[in-house]
Amino acid sequence: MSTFTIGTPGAASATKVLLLGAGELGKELCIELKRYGCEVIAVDRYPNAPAMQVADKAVVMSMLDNAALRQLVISEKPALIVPELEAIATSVLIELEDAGFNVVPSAKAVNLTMNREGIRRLAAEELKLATSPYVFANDKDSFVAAVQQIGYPCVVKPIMSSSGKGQSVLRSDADLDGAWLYAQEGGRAGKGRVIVEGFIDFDYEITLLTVNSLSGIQYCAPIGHRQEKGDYRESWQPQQMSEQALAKAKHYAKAVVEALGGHGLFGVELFIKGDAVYFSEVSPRPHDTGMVTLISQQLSEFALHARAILGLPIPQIKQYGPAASAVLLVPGHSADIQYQGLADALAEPDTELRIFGKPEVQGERRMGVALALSDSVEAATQKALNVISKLTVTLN
Ligand SMILES: Nc1ncnc2c1ncn2[C@@H]1O[C@H](COP(=O)(O)OP(=O)(O)OP(=O)(O)O)[C@@H](O)[C@H]1O
Ligand SMILES: NCC(=O)N[C@@H]1O[C@H](COP(=O)([O-])[O-])[C@@H](O)[C@H]1O
Ligand SMILES: [Mg+2]
Repeated sequence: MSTFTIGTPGAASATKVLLLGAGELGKELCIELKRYGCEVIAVDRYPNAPAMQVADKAVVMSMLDNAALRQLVISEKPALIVPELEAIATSVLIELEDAGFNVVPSAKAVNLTMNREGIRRLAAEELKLATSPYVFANDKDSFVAAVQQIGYPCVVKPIMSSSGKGQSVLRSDADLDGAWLYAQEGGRAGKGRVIVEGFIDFDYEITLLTVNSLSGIQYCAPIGHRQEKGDYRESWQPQQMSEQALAKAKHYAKAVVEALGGHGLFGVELFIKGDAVYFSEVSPRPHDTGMVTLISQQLSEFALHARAILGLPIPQIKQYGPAASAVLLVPGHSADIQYQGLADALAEPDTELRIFGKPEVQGERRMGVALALSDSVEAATQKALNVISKLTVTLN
């Protein structure tokens, strides 16, 4: 992609960005794009989504609706179409890219990664990267056969899901029925296909943020994270790694990013055991665990994505030392949520807080994130957790 001129928001010359998904990641990306003078149209399935609160314009619609998505793109004619989540009618994006629209980072990348099967076959079968052993299954019988083939413990996931939805670990035959039912409920497209993966008993897992821009391929310092029920709780940077494991991780990330194509920032998820590296999956966009870069780098993952997709150079990525993020998870039911204790929470130096402004909670939802810098990643993680612990959330 060549560098292009920035126009004036609202005028004929506007550099329009269509942001497909308007959650917390989109909100920070939108802010970065606005800083460069873009006009941002934020789209999501519900009104008043976080990025809509900072965008020029909001559109509420199902992004899984082929006709509606095509219609929106044709009427808005954005310079860039920027997916922020996976639940998108990606076949339409391929069609639109063929018609000359610019899909970030590429329609191929978005299409292959929205479905676990696409990216797994690319990584394991084409690129020959090490992954967990895996088998796909369409129905209960083939699921049971797949589990038998992989053996216990194993992990089942709907092929189309994210943030751990529908995912569970199976340890014995007693888990079969529950895991199958949960996977059928948690999949984005309703009932359907699952992946059964062998459980990797890793020492630690990382997200290697990898950015492909005018300046070539660059890596952020590795981000370690802790997951619970398939969703992240804390992340830290830099994760200590052996030189060998880091070199292999970069090699894997480069192979995947080059195969997917296009400019942008990618979150490459890897499991590490000793010096062995296993590819897990990749987001062709900023990653939730990468929110730590809001405090740990001079260019956050959002700023890096913005630069890459606008065709701007990235001469340097500066890392500020041990840093961490901890999520604010809110359980309950409410469409009017209040946050108290911020003054106390932010009393320590080198702490930050982002409240996403999501309009409601139904069950449990990530509503904010605390950020901290310290002398070690352990101390930074504790500091970020302390910020969270000082907050009181009231559901009116
Ligand atoms: N095969 C595996 N072996 C061991 N742990 C696993 C395996 N697959 C997943 N996990 C654990 O579950 C977490 C979530 O898995 P995965 O990233 O595939 O789910 P996801 O729904 O795509 O989540 P997200 O959208 O947040 O990235 C991983 O980060 C890891 O901690
Ligand atoms: N792991 C993917 C991820 O973190 N995605 C982020 O969460 C939002 C959805 O949140 P919600 O489920 O609370 O609406 C998405 O829009 C994106 O910002
Ligand atoms: Mg993941």
